[in-house]
Amino acid sequence: MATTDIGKEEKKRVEIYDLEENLAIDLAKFTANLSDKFCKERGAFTVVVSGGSLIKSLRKLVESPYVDSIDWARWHFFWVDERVVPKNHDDSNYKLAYDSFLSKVPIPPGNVYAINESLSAEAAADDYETCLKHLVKTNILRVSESTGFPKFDLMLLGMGPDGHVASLFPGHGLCNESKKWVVSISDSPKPPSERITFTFPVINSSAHVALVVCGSGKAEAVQAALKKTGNVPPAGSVSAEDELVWFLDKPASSKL
Ligand SMILES: O=C(O)[C@H](O)[C@@H](O)[C@H](O)[C@H](O)COP(=O)(O)O
Repeated sequence: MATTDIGKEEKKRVEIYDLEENLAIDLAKFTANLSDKFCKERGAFTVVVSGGSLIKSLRKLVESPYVDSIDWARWHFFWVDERVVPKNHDDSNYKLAYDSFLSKVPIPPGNVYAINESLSAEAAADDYETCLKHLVKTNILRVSESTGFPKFDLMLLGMGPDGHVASLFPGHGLCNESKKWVVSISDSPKPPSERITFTFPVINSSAHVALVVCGSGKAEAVQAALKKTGNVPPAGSVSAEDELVWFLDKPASSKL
């Protein structure tokens, strides 16, 4: 593994792995350490995941030693974006996370915050934002003192080959949303078109963010996001209040 300093901000670092297997092992250690810290400090750990290949990269967490040592009862589990499809649909990010992660760990079902997919995308986004506001009131979710947006303990994000994160796509007006916490999109260039997504102010108010990116097809977007070359894609706007870590495999880092 190589660590590269790619920014002026001390809290941002890039980890590059020869093998995706080693990336997955380190991602599990990173997540387990934060879980331990937040469960002890505040009795809860708020974790957000994206869809896509990120979920596969979390596979080591559901194996020994982590599966037995993590305090799963204190986890609160969210999605940074979700497709507005039934929960048993193959496009559902809930189904993806459930099949390979949630079904293997004892997170209380009441701590798993899936969207209400019986609503329209717009209503589902409002409903999810209301749910987050309730969790702020009950002190499960913190609020950033500097931005006033919710401050998740850990956000685990993937990135598309065009440099999108969550359902925030290059050139889309939603990338500039500055007030809402959760918004709907009905013209997602990546199918399915109807989705809900957290906004940048929410993503960037997180305590810790991991951006997990593998494969040569993403090397150019990684380069543009990190080196700020050409048209900087949405991934280049991701930040965190405490720590942002890019987890890259060799092919994804090949243009750095
Ligand atoms: O639901 C989604 O579509 C996502 O949350 C999306 O932001 C995803 O994380 C990236 O498109 C990367 O996906 P891959 O890792 O599968 O390329």
